Amino acid sequence: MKIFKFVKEYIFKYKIQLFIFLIFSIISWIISIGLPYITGNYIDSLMNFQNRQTIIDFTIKILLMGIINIISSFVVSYSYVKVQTKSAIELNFKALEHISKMPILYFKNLDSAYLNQRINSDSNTLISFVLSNFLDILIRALTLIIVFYISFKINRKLTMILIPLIPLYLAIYFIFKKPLFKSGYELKEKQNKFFSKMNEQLYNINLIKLNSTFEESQKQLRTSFSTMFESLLKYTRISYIFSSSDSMTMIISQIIIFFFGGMEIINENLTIGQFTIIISYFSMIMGCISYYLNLGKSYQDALVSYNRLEEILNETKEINGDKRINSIDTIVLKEVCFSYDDTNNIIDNFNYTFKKGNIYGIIGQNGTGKSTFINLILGLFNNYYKGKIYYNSIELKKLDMYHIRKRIIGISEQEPALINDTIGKNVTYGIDIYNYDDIEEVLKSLNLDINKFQDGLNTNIYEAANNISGGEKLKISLARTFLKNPDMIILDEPTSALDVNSIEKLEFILKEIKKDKIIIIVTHNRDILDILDEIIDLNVVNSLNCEA
Ligand SMILES: Nc1ncnc2c1ncn2[C@@H]1O[C@H](COP(=O)(O)OP(=O)(O)OP(=O)(O)O)[C@@H](O)[C@H]1O
Repeated sequence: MKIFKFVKEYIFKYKIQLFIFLIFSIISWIISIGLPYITGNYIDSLMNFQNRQTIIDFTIKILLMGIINIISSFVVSYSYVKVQTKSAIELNFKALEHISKMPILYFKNLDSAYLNQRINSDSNTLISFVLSNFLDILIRALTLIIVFYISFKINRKLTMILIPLIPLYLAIYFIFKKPLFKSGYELKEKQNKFFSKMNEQLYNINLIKLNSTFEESQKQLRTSFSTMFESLLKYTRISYIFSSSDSMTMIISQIIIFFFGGMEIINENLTIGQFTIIISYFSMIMGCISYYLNLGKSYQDALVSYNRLEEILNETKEINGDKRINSIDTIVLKEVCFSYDDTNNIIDNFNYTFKKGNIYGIIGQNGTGKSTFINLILGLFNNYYKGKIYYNSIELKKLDMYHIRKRIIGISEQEPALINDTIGKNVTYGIDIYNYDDIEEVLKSLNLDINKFQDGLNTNIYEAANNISGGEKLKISLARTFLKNPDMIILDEPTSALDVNSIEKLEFILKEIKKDKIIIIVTHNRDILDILDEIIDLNVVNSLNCEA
């Protein structure tokens, strides 16, 4: 029931398709129940009075039922695919959206390919399970009641003999419940990890080529495959034993029906037509029992997927308030402490005030916490820091930083991330209002002539931006920041990949625009120190706090 509750909001979004799916499934079901009954009666009437009209009537009925069945089966499959695909993708997107709003440190410990695989397969398993079963459970129960009733009416003795097979099914299910769940969970995890390893091979292709680590990476892949394969075999073994219990139940029932049914015909308690009805109905009954038996197995599969999705959706989101501001005049830090592991403070009791109109430099040796500091004031570590951070006297945790980062903060990262799209789309990424002519201008001011690219702004940047240089990549990211014209600009190592000429141009731009902005630059480059109004040396800050 909890699975159904969880999934219903996604499935019920497509009410009309769902309705069509239900109606036509019911039509197919009615035909499947009616057909053996009509056929059995036809056999008996042929045996009793050989009438030509009976043959014509029966043929027409069968033809009509066949046509209706073909049409409804098509509609059922078509509407099923529609609802299934759309609902699964909705669930998939919801999980991804939730993840994107979880604290950034959650991602640092996770492998994105693994996570994607996991969410995708779990969403599909769950939606398919509910869609294929929520009507089927009812229909099969109804089938059991109706066909049992008719069989009972036809031959009470034969029907009663078959009833004890039901508790047998229940016993089998309860025995296999736990092992199936456990091995199913294990297999899914291992599969996702294996696919993520495969993905890593292509993602790190440069690294592998440059270091010629083909053998090592193949070895890693094979090890990951072996663990996945072991889990697969274990799951198959348990599944097989479980399914063969199903076949055993089928064989037992057939033995019973042929033996006792034959006896009843000999004793003239059953006609041939009735016998065919009971055989068909009984195979339906067994189909239902086998369905419920397998439902136990697919329920355990779905439960695994449900638990794994819940695990993600129950993870705490990052703290993000609802207050919005339209400009940033000051950022004040009071006794701010931050640590990745609760023991060693990377930022320790830090006090500082940033004001509009200044360029600030953050310097310090590798690992002193420069990038950490930037993430902290951007609100990415809201769940973890101690002390107070204020934007214009409003506490950071109360601010809608999603809105503020989108509208009035521009960031250029140390290793800029670009999207697989054109240069133009990369420069304007995330910016709602801009002037198209300005794109070229901004790039030019950073010493990047767009005409050197064959298709200008429409030139595609391929995965991992391999068709442009590191410096050009950085300039695209800087251009994006300047085009946005934000209130606060943060540049993490903006000069690391720039030539001397380009650094001068960058310095020029920064001096020109600093009047109504807070600009913070993380740098190791001594040359750029000239344009800084204030310097925060994290080596000194940390050592002062340590001494205190
Ligand atoms: N997600 C993380 N989990 C644990 N420790 C981390 C994490 N990210 C960074 N650190 C540690 O925090 C310290 C500061 O890292 P940070 O990246 O802020 O340094 P940095 O001054 O920007 O370095 P660099 O000059 O090399 O870019 C480092 O010792 C680093 O190992």
